[in-house]
Amino acid sequence: MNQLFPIFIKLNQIHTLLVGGGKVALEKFEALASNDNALNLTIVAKEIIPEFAQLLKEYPQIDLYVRPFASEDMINKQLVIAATNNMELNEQLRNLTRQNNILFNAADKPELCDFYLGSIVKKGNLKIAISTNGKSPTIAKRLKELLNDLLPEEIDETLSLMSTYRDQLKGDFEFKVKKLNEHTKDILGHER
Ligand SMILES: C[C@@]1(CC(=O)O)c2cc3[nH]c(cc4nc(cc5[nH]c(cc(n2)[C@H]1CCC(=O)O)[C@@](C)(CC(=O)O)[C@@H]5CCC(=O)O)C(CC(=O)O)=C4CCC(=O)O)c(CCC(=O)O)c3CC(=O)O
Ligand SMILES: NC(=O)C1=CN([C@@H]2O[C@H](COP(=O)(O)OP(=O)(O)OC[C@H]3O[C@@H](n4cnc5c(N)ncnc54)[C@H](O)[C@@H]3O)[C@@H](O)[C@H]2O)C=CC1
Repeated sequence: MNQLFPIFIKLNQIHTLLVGGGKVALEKFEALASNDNALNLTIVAKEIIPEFAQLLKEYPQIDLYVRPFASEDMINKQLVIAATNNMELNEQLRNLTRQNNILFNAADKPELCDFYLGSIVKKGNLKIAISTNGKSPTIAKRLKELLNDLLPEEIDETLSLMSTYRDQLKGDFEFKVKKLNEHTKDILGHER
């Protein structure tokens, strides 16, 4: 059984710290920024690969510090993602985040993580996050590709139309739920 609880985070409201500037850090950065390019992020890395530094020029709001991590970097952060090649540093980050009540992810180190990144299907306003409970990120990636192909582009139009319909509905909560369920019965092809 998978006991992980998925939540959808507003990356422009919280402040995230990414430690590391290599290939894996770049992958994690792309995973974050592809959801919200206005994200609130600080990056600290002893060294950064040129393609990562180049990409960051497109994000003037992101702070990049090319130097070793210092414990002060944790101040005012709510989420920390580590993508370093240094296990001692990973352990230090794990301990500091715990002391400061900050959620922690270390790329490819499940035993240190409070949360995992998921594979993400995106169609306009629709977003589906996939977890395999850490069993196979590759299968998560393949499922994402499959769902991306299966879901019609028009699904976003349907969401917008439903949103307008929902705003127009007058009545109490129960009435609205009934109406919305009736209206979508055929779209989804089955009854609730
Ligand atoms: C637990 C977790 C923790 C975390 O990192 O958050 C974790 C852990 C590990 N990943 C490893 C390897 C790979 N990870 C990927 C890819 C992704 N990994 C992601 C998430 C997660 N990876 C979390 C669980 C998610 C879940 O529940 O499924 C995705 C979904 C999201 C993202 O990272 O943005 C992203 C797909 C993005 C997309 O949709 O494209 C690929 C494939 C590739 O890159 O093509 C490989 C190589 C092939 C393979 O091993 O499958 C290893 C072994 C390292 C080693 O062998 O040394 C570990 C460690 C371990 O398993 O012990
Ligand atoms: N590259 C890959 O495909 C895979 C990598 N991994 C693991 O992911 C981790 C990162 O991988 P890569 O990005 O390839 O490594 P990398 O060696 O390219 O990058 C590590 C980054 O950590 C930074 N760093 C090290 N000590 C630091 C400190 N004290 N303060 C701030 N920054 C510091 C370095 O400057 C560098 O930017 C490693 O643990 C690796 O074993 C796991 C699976 C696959």
